[in-house]
Amino acid sequence: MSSRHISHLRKWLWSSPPAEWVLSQLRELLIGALRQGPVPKHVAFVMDGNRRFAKKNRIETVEGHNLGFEALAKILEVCYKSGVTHVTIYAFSIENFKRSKYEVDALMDMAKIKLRQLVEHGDLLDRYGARIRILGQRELIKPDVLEVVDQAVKMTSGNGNCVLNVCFPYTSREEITSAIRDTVDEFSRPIPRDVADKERTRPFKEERIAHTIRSHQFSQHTSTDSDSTFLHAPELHSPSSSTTSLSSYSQDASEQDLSSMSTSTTLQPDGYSDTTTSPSEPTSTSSGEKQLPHHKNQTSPTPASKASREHGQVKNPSPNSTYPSPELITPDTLSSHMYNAGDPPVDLLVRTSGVSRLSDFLLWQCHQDTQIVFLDVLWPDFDLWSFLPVLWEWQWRTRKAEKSEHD
Ligand SMILES: CC(C)=CCC/C(C)=C/CC/C(C)=C/COP(=O)(O)OP(=O)(O)O
Repeated sequence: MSSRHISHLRKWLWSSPPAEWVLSQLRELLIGALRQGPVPKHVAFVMDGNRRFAKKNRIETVEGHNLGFEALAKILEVCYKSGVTHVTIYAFSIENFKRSKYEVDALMDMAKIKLRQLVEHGDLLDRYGARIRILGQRELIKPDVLEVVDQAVKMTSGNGNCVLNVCFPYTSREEITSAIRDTVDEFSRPIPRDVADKERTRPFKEERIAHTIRSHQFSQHTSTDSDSTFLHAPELHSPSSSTTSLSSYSQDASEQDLSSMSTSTTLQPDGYSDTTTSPSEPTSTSSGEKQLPHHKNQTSPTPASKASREHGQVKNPSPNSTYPSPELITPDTLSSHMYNAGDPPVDLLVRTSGVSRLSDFLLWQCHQDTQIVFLDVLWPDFDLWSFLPVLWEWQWRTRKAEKSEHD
């Protein structure tokens, strides 16, 4: 008997009703056992290898993507059943627009059909109380697809426990750029006089305390770590030195320090600091490349940032306006402007198909504890049996880390 016959026979045996029953019991048992241990709250997937799967199995590329969606539905079930609350999937990268029009159109049509499927007969999302969120650049989505996307988001918005983040069309660099843009916008908005006065007279301010601690820790670190090379880099300043320089820009250094705000003496009416290059002049990057300062025609502004711009222009502030100090910008500030603001940190990121790259996916969200796993399986073949070892390893590593923290 040839190996092809053996493989067919094995497939037939596994899909027979008794084998299916045994398998489903085993599946429940294993998932139940998994739930007993620590479970990642947030799992992300780069669903790679649909086209290679199609080629390998001599089927249409689109059919490869369809089978990829089937695999996704099964994996979502495993995730939510095991106790994962947030799943983020890379459904369409901005880079994917470079594919043939035929494939891009097919992927967009598939998104439409599958999103409808997920929410309409989608007891999957209802069963686990999962809501869909779309992370990415809406303005790149065609109106007919956008309509379905918005409908899917709306129809599931009442679900509470779990989240399915569909990155579509997405790249991390765009996300980070838009978060920085929104942060700059937020910090370029004058604080109303009465709020500023109230802030100034408040005896204890969390941001100020946090900032003082940060400055203190950093200056301690730099003074003890005298061998560290960055100490000798003249262009780098510790937060304490940058506080000094910021204070020196303001009208009243002690007031700056006390209020954690900067005054408009440093800001031109167009919102630019007078210590920086004029906004009309292009700035130079370290590579010497000229860059125009950001103004208009940029994508994904938040409602707040939209409100503060009129026809792409920054509103003129009044001459004595007060601004929040840029010193108050922390990693949390940027996180609060990311597309997935408020989500728990990504605990586990899985990429299939044997490719070991992040491909501009969740670069900000991957932190020191994110476990990144590259698997040698094509996405349509990815199932519980390939995912379980990953989850077990995650549990093992997490327990080990928790134990060493306690010791
Ligand atoms: C709800 C919703 C919209 C679901 C999306 C479903 C889904 C599976 C999308 C994946 C699309 C994609 C570009 C996969 C990467 O494989 P590839 O085409 O890059 O394959 P290759 O690596 O073999 O070339």
